[in-house]
Amino acid sequence: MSFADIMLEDKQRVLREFTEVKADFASRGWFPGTSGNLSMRVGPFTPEQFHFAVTASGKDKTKSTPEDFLFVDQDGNRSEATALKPSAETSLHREIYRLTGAGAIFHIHSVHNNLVSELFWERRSVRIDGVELIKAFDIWDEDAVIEIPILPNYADVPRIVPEITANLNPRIPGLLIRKHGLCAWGKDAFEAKRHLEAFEFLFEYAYKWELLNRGR
Ligand SMILES: CSC[C@@H](O)[C@@H](O)C(=O)COP(=O)(O)O
Ligand SMILES: [Zn+2]
Repeated sequence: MSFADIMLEDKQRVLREFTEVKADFASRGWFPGTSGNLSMRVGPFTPEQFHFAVTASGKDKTKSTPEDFLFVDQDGNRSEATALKPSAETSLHREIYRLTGAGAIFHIHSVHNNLVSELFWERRSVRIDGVELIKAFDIWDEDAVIEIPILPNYADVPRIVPEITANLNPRIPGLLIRKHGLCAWGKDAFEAKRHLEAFEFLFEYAYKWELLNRGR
C-alpha cells in the first residue's frame, strides 16, 4: 500500500501517541545530549513493505516542535516530501521492523544500559535470572532466565544491521548496543514502553547485583 493510501486518522493517531511517549521519556531524562530516537509503524505490514514515523536526526528530543518526526518507508526513504532528516539510526529500526513486524521501537541511552553492556560484553548478553519483572515480556515460566543480546557498536551504523539479523532473539523484545544504548520494541507504543521500562529496571538490578557479589 502506498503512503498516500494509508488513512489520515492512522497517521494522526501515530503522531499523537508519539508526541506523548516522547514527552514522557524526556521528563525522565532519557534523551541526554540529543541521544535517543523513537519510531512507530503506520498502515499495513509485510516484511517487504511498510511505513513508520521516526524522530528527525540531531534534534533536542526534550523539546516539542512541528519538526520532530517524519515518515519513511522500509528502505528508509521519506514517505512524503520534507526537508527533515531521519534519525541516523533509522537502519536499525528498519531491520527490527522487518524481522519482528513490531508496531513501535524506542531507543534510549542510559547510564545503566551503557554500564551493563560493558560489564557483560564478554558473554555478549545480560543474563537475568528469576526476577519478577521478566513477566513484562510475557514470559511467565517459574524462575525464568533470559539473555538480552549485546551487539558491537560501530560508528558506521549500517554495520550494526547484520549483527541485529544474526542475534535478535524473537522471545526478547530488546537488544543492547555496546556502550551505546537499548532498543526495545512491542506490538504498539504501550507495549514497547512497558518493555523498555522493564529492561531499564533489570539493567539497574543486574549492575547492582554484580557489584554486590563481585569479590565475594
Ligand atoms: C548525540 S549522541 C547519540 C547519537 O549518536 C545516536 O546514537 C542517537 O541515539 C541519536 O541520533 P539521531 O540521529 O538524533 O537519532
Ligand atoms: Zn543511539
